Parts: sequence; structure tokens; C-alpha cells
Amino acid sequence: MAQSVLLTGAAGRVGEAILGGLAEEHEWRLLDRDPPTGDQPGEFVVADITDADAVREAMDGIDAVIHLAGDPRPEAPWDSVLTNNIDGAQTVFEAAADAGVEKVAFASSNHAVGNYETDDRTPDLYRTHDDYLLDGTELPRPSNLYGVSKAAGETLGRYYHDEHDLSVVCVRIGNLTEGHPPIDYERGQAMWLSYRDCAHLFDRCIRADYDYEIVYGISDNDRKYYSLERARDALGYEPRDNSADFDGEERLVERDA
Ligand SMILES: NC(=O)C1=CN([C@@H]2O[C@H](COP(=O)(O)OP(=O)(O)OC[C@H]3O[C@@H](n4cnc5c(N)ncnc54)[C@H](O)[C@@H]3O)[C@@H](O)[C@H]2O)C=CC1
Ligand SMILES: O=C1O[C@H](COP(=O)(O)O)[C@@H](O)[C@H](O)[C@H]1O
Repeated sequence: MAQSVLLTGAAGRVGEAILGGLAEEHEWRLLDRDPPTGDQPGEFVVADITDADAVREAMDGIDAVIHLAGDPRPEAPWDSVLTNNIDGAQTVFEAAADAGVEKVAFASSNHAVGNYETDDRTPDLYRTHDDYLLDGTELPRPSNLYGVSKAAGETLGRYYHDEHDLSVVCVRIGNLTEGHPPIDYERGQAMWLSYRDCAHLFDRCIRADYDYEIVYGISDNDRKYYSLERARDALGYEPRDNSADFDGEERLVERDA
């Protein structure tokens, strides 16, 4: 059944992947501090997520929120992640709880756990023969202040689930690229998320029933060191892409059956 979904950060890359696959599937209200550049599949609210009144207004009549807005730069400075990622996420969770929204999907990141990639584990960790897997039950181990802000967002989600009964899923997104996996970048190939798998994953976040979950948001890459088990079991995620099918190329590589 179509649901009313508020998509924050709608003007960005992840928003583009989601709307590219799901424009017709739900009733969308889009929010971003940057105004839209073309036709949009729903009402567009130009607002900053730290503006509590504007965010509260945008929650009216909403069933589910996909919260993407924030500073996505791994090298982002503390003042930016504090404002946009931590304060912004708290404003969104609080308004969602107040408005009686059912579910919030929070865009977390691989950088919340980036320091599991220790010198003694890499680069083997990024290769098919290595069977080390993070599964979402591990403690955060951020690789930068941006990763710290994503771990804080996950903790805010835990609090708003436990104290305010929101269903919350934190998606530790890998590396989203359109068309093909990153070239000459083993880490990026290990955590590649294709556009169509991204849209499908967030569709499952809207439709599935869950309490509080941390899942990894990647395609089913042979090189993966993130488990897809929770995403499959809790959400019904069924990824279709695999960076190995490109073999480091920009085009799909034919492989023997
Ligand atoms: N693209 C990727 O591979 C990954 C993305 N993520 C997360 O997914 C989310 C979206 O990332 P992208 O689409 O790649 O970034 P992006 O920079 O393309 O899009 C982010 C959008 O959020 C908006 N925004 C930022 N701060 C805002 C604020 N205070 N109020 C309102 N709007 C604001 C920006 O205007 C922009 O349109 C981010 O939270 C990022 O940390 C996490 C892991 C990987
Ligand atoms: O969280 C994010 O992660 C991806 C992948 O990280 P990278 O350090 O391997 O590039 C990044 O591209 C994206 O901008 C960021 O938001």
C-alpha cells in the first residue's frame, strides 16, 4: 500500500536514487534546504532540518520518514556535523515522535564503523577470499568526526525507539554510485550500493515492520565485509547487484554460467 513518506535531503544523491526507483510507489513530501532543480514527484518543502517549526510542519500526515539530510563528507568539520547531522537528526526524530509517525529510516554510514578496518585486516578485508564480516551488533568504531555524528544519530534512534515507541532502522550505507561500482577502489567495490538496490532497500524500510534495527546498506558484493543478514531478515531486502559482475570495469562483464 502507498504510504505518505517524508524524504529529507531529497535533492542529494541518495535521494535521487530513491526517487528514481520509487517515485510512483509512495506519496512523497520532499524536504531539502536547497530548492528543487526540476519536476518533483511530490510537494517540495525548502527548509533546514535544524528549523524545528518547519520540520514539525513537514511531519503533518506522514507515515514514514527517510532521513538523509546532513553533511555527507567524511572530512566534514565538527561544527558542521554537530549542527547538520546531530542537531538535525534530533530535530527530525523529535518531530516524528511528536507527530505520531510510525517509522524513521536513518541514513547512517560505513564511517560509523570505519576503524574496524585496521592495518592488520586491510587490504585483505576488501577481497573475496577474506571472510571477516561486521553484522551490525558490533559497537560503533568511527573513522572520523563525521562517523561519530552517524553513531550519535544511531543512538538518538535507539532513544526515540525506546522512549517514544518509534520504529527505527539505521542503514549504514556503503558507497553509492550510479551505473557501476567505483573503479580502482577495492574498499568502494566491497561496499558498493547500486542505485536500484538503494531504492529497493529504502522501499523495504518503508514497508517492513520492525522495532530498532541497524543494517548494512550495500549490494550483494562478493568482496563484502558487511553482513546482509539483518537487512534480509528484518526488512526483506533482496539485493540484485554485485560489484564482481563489473570486474573493475564500467560495463557489466560477461561471466561463464
Ligand atoms: N552517498 C553515499 O554513498 C553515502 C551517503 N550516506 C548518507 O546519506 C545521506 C545522503 O547523502 P548524499 O545524498 O550522498 O549527500 P548529498 O550531499 O548529495 O545530499 C545531502 C542533501 O542534504 C541536504 N542538507 C544537508 N544539510 C541540510 C540541512 N541542515 N537541512 C536541510 N537539508 C540539508 C543537502 O542540501 C543535500 O541536498 C547523508 O546523511 C550521508 O551521510 C551515508 C553513507 C554513504
Ligand atoms: O558516508 C559516506 O561514505 C561514502 C564512502 O566513503 P569513502 O570514504 O570510501 O568515499 C562516501 O562516498 C560518502 O560521501 C559518505 O557520505
